[in-house]
Formats: sequence, structure tokens, C-alpha cells
Amino acid sequence: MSGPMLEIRNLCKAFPTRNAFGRRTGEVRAVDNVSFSIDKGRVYGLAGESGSGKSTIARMIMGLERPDSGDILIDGRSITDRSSGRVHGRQVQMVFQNPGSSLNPRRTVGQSVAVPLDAHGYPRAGRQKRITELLDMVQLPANFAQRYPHELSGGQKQRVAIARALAVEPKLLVLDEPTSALDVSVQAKVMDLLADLGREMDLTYLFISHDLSLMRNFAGDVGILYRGVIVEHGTSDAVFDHPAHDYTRLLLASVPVISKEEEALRPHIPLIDGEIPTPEMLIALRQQAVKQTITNEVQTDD
Ligand SMILES: Nc1ncnc2c1ncn2[C@@H]1O[C@H](COP(=O)(O)OP(=O)(O)OP(=O)(O)O)[C@@H](O)[C@H]1O
Repeated sequence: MSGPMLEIRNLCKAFPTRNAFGRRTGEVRAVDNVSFSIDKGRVYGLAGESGSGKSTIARMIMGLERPDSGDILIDGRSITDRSSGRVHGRQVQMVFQNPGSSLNPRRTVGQSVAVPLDAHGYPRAGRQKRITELLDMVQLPANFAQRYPHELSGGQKQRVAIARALAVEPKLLVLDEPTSALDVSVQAKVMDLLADLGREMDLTYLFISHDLSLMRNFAGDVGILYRGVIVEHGTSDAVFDHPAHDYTRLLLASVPVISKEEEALRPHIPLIDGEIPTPEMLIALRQQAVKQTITNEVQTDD
């Protein structure tokens, strides 16, 4: 099984901008001639800061927003001439950033997972078994089906959201910042789960995030989105090891850092000689900072 599961061709979407009185002042090109494709079973990462157009692309893939022009093909079939996401709802599912707000607080976990089963006409007879199976896939015990969202941790809620997304056996999953609302320790477990499920079920993922270290581990290919335009794309290793575009370097320079010393260095990084530094310069600077810390510690010990 090969070939693209998702093809995005010259996709464009603009929104009107308005002043404080609601009068139209112009337009913002939220998505500007974006093209990329994801082969079956692969993970494509779409990275960019807030406002770069990531969610607008996701919403168009889900059929929640209509493109102005361009085409979206899922498993070779265009979806852009249809007005409703229902048409391809079985093939494409989405996992949202905030599992708390994506689950209905008045529904039990079992009822939430059953919603897509009902929507797609899953037979009533096998439903309980399917719910247990889905909870098992996301490593939750069967008795969680009776619980309500407020009785679950953030990570458990996101597992339920993943189970619900998998209920109708989609081929493509759009993951929109799936772990950014979770604690760091829980993030890794949810990402591991997604990676395992992807391999087991031969899923194709579009992984949207501003967390570049997470993206590097998870996505085989990445596209860097800046003001609606993909300014750079390629394999994760190529883009992150040898970023060609200044904006990618800037994004990499803002990756969260691990020590206080590195943190102290961070605000100065984009200002070195008035230039955005290369990754090599960053590494050299960080090595310098570590050396300095060791020297300071030795002096303090004395
Ligand atoms: N419904 C809308 N009406 C007007 N402008 C919009 C609308 N949706 C998005 N935009 C604008 O389009 C641009 C892209 O927004 P989008 O939400 O796709 O970015 P994003 O990268 O997903 O950001 P975030 O990470 O904050 O969700 C922004 O300038 C935003 O203000």
C-alpha cells in the first residue's frame, strides 16, 4: 500500500479583516498557495507559530471550512467540491488540543466513544464490545466506560478522545496540538501511544504543533508554515539539522531550553551581531554557557 493518503494542492484561504467598528479593512491570507502530500502510513508535521494558518488548513481538511481555491485529495478523491465533512468523515478524524473541552461533560466515556459509532451506523449489537476494544487500544480499562470526564486526568481524557477518533477506523488522523494541554511527563506517553497505534493500524498522521522537539521525534517529514506560506519542507532531519530558511532558524532558536543557563542565553540569541544565528553558533554558545557554569560552580565551592 503506497501513494499519498492526503494531497494538498495550491490551497488558498483568505479572511476579511475588520476595524473596531466591524467595517472591512482588507483581508488576511490565512493559507497562501499551500501544497504538500502525505504518503500512506507516514507522519507529516506542520509547524509554525500562532496565526501561521495551521488550524485553517486542518479545518479545510476536515470539511469545516471551504477553501477559496486549490484542492484537497484524500486517498485520491477530491473533497473540495463538497460542503460537508460528513462525506469523508469516516476516513478522516481529528484529535484536538484540549481534551477537556472536546468531551461532553454530561456523557460517560462509553457514550462519548459511541457517538461516532452511531453517526456512522455501527450496529447496536456489537457496540459495547467495540467500546471495550477501543478503550483497550488506548490502554484504558473497560470500566472507564462508566466514568465521566471530570473523573479523568488530562492524559486519560486525551486517550478517550483518541479512542473516539479511532472508533470508525479512519485512515487519516489530524492531530492539532494533541499534547500541548498536558503535563510534559504525560505528553511523552500520549505521543508513544499515537506512534504505536500509527504503526499497528497503518495510520497516516498530520501532526500540527509548535513544539519542534516533539515534531522531530514524531514526524518523518515536516513543513514550516509562516504567514500562510510553507517556507521550507523536507525530512525532519534535513529541516532541523540544516534549516535553510531564516524563519525556521528563528523557530529553532525559540525551542524550549533545558537549563537556567541556557534560558538566560535565549533572549540574546536572535540578536547576535544583528543576525539570526546558525544552529552551529547556537551549539557553540550553549557549550560556552555550560563551561561558564562549571567554572562558576568550582569557584563557589572554593
Ligand atoms: N474565521 C476567521 N475569521 C477571520 N480571520 C481568521 C479566521 N480564522 C483564522 N483567521 C486568521 O487567519 C490567520 C491564520 O489563523 P489560524 O488559526 O489558522 O492560525 P494557527 O497557526 O492555527 O494559530 P493557532 O496556533 O493560534 O491556532 C490568522 O491571522 C487568523 O487571525
